Amino acid sequence: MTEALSKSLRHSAAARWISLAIVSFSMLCGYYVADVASPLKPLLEQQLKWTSAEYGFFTGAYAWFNVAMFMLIIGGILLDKLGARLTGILACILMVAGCTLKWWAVTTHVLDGGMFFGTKTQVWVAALGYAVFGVGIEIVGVTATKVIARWFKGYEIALAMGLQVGTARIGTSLAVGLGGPIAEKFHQSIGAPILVGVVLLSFGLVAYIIYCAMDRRLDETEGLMEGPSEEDAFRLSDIADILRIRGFWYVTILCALFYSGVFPFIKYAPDLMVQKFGVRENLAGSIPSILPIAAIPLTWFFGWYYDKKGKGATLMVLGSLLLVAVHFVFAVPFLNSWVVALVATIFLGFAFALVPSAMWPSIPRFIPHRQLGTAYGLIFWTQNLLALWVVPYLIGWVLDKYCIVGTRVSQAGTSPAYNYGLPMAIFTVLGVLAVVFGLLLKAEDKAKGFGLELPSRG
Ligand SMILES: N[C@@H](Cc1c[nH]cn1)C(=O)NCC(=O)O
Repeated sequence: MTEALSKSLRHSAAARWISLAIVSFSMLCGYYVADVASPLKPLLEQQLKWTSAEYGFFTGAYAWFNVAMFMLIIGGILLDKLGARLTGILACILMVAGCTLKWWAVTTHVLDGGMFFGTKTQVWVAALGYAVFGVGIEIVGVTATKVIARWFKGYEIALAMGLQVGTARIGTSLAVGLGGPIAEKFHQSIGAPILVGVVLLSFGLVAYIIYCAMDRRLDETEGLMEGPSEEDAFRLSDIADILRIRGFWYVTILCALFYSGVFPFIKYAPDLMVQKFGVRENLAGSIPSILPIAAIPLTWFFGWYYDKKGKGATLMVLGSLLLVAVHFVFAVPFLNSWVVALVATIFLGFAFALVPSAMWPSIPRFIPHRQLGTAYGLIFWTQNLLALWVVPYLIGWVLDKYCIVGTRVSQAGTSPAYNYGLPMAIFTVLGVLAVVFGLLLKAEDKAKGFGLELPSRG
């Protein structure tokens, strides 16, 4: 090994930050597609006659394969076994393929009039595309998190994870804020914003392939040319080891509950703005798009704060408390001015920064690196089950069953008028439960000494 090779590439600050930037860009493209349908809900109802339950069904499809076929857990194990290069590229390809299928489903007329098990065939095919995309983006998410944990071990790990999540949120904000205007620009075309997603994901794939060259170089400089060592190899008993850690359960349940109050909310927020706050349909996404925008610098800031000062468990409890307060405000019927919506959304941005910036860098504090892919896979699996499948579907079903209060007539056609009080009350209860599990995690950290309240070393 030459002198140059004996020094790990991760000790080069430039290499660390460049690898972070590339991986974060791939995530940004994925996050755009994950949420691009939310500002299109009224158009889907008006042009394609989707019901809210069908929209909820489609949205929940994101998690079908991840949860029911355990793709996330399998993906996490594959990551620990095959490494970040192969796993990441395969996952990026799945994202492109899934988004292309979704685009085809909402633009073709071949599926018109078809029904399957009481749901439009078009909804099924779009959902299938979204489900394939969901496998891809979740595995890319697990891969990116483990990649960052490796590059930044002993360095600014929480800041780096905060930067990655924050940058990815630019994608969410572009989707929610620009999805409607892009559709409008192309004569209310539902397909146009989704096609933009296909193009973005293709760039994301190219970016990840470029990252792979850096990852290979990192392996070389760490003497890992022949793959992971015996000691690093994943064993199935690792799953049992991880599940034996009570703190792991607390963080996993907190994650599922907290994100259940955020991700499904983003899917319905543009519609909430129209229905409760009287925002014009073509501007429906403008206030919700502030949520990820507010979260971006705040996630970076709280990541930096966690590295410097610690207090990770406290940050998670505070974020969950804010979630409760905001959803409570959204649930109160007479608080229906758009100014209230704007202020509450900014506070939700704080919550959406506090919890993720502390949660993701906390996992390597009590899980060894060789088990990280599996651990993140298990956490994301639980999060997908509740936050990306059950709760979005539940909210759509509740809206159709209990919340229709009339008919809305707009330029683009008619659609039901909804009272969002009950869905917002459900989100509030999820937030309360998140606070409980945040407090349990804080107590467990104190008892077991995970070090969640301490600053990063290095
Ligand atoms: N499940 C992942 C990725 C994701 C984003 N939107 C839908 N799925 C996740 O939660 N990543 C962490 C985050 O805070 O975004």
